[in-house]
Amino acid sequence: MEELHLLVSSAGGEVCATITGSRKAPDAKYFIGSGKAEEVKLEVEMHHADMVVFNHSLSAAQQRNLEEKLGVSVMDRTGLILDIFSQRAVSHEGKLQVEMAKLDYFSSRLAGLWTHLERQRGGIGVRGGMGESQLEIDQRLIGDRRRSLQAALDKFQRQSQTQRRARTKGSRLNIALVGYTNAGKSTLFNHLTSATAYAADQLFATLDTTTRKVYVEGAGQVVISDTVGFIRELPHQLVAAFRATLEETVHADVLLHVVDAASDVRLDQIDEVNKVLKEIEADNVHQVLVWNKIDLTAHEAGIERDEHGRIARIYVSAKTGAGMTDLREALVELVETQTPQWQKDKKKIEDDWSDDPRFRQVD
Ligand SMILES: Nc1nc2c(ncn2[C@@H]2O[C@H](COP(=O)(O)OP(=O)(O)OP(=O)(O)O)[C@@H](O)[C@H]2O)c(=O)[nH]1
Ligand SMILES: [Mg+2]
Repeated sequence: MEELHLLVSSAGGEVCATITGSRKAPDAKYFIGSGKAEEVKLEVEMHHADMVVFNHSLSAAQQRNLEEKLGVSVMDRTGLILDIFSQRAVSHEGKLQVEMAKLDYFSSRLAGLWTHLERQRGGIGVRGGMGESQLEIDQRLIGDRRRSLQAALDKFQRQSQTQRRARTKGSRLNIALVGYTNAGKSTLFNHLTSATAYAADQLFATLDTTTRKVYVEGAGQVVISDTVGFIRELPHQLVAAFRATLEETVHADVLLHVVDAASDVRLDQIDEVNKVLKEIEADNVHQVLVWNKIDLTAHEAGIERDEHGRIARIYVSAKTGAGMTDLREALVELVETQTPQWQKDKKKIEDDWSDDPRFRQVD
């Protein structure tokens, strides 16, 4: 039985009603049953709403049928997430990735849209004699744009691969902060690196990966990356488009999986993050859970270990700074236990050489 959530929103963008329900299986025509559709229609009319947002993915046909039935525009969860991503994209690469994802999303809806229009017009003479139908023209234009976007993205990917290769060839442990959106990754990143990555109480505040070298007392330098947050049912178009950005995660030596300890659904969020990690083939990277926002819970700061004595969880508050000493201690231990042997060997050689006054290492 699936929970349904719909928001009916007005012109000001405020939510005037939230409708929930549950169904065994989605209805082919409206996603919701026709009785439920009537109920939504009443709410829309009562509140003079302009839009209905579904917290689910809708097929192109369902979206269209609903718009016809309700007389207002209908947005689904994927469309909404794509919209937020478009607003947040800052870097050139981020913008290209979002455009690519949107193109894939809308082109899948285009075919249905045109057959629908043709059906409305009776479909007579639309294709005959015109050479190329509007649908074919649109599909060709989308294909062209897709190819040029892909070429630009491939170029970015080659560049970041080169940069990453330079980094991973180094003797430093690569740590990536991953986690559900709004868990506090950027706040934690700023704490650890004294950087000023954008942190805000909004979904997908971060879209671009930021990487910094950090000196940790007792461990030396490590490389830390702040990454895009994950969300339940992350549209597959976005996972595909953001593959390059997400690769930072795949190539890390250690993942600090940041969890919003104050969230009621934290365990589900952990599962969702692990699902995406599996999808991008990063589920084999050593992972440590960082329970953040303990200032809002009854948790004490500190390190929790598993039955083998390995670090399982670290309780912190990136806001108050509680547990940050524990986190730094954990980093020292992770550097000792997780640094691949070849990196250790390389570092030893570098250190031996740097002792020699003739070979002062410049960084
Ligand atoms: N109370 C409390 N709030 C926190 C803590 N850490 C972060 N926050 C708040 O949580 C919100 C989200 O923080 P971000 O650091 O932007 O979260 P993020 O994981 O980077 O989010 P995305 O980039 O969207 O994936 C902000 O309003 C932070 O101020 C904490 O330890 N305690
Ligand atoms: Mg962030």
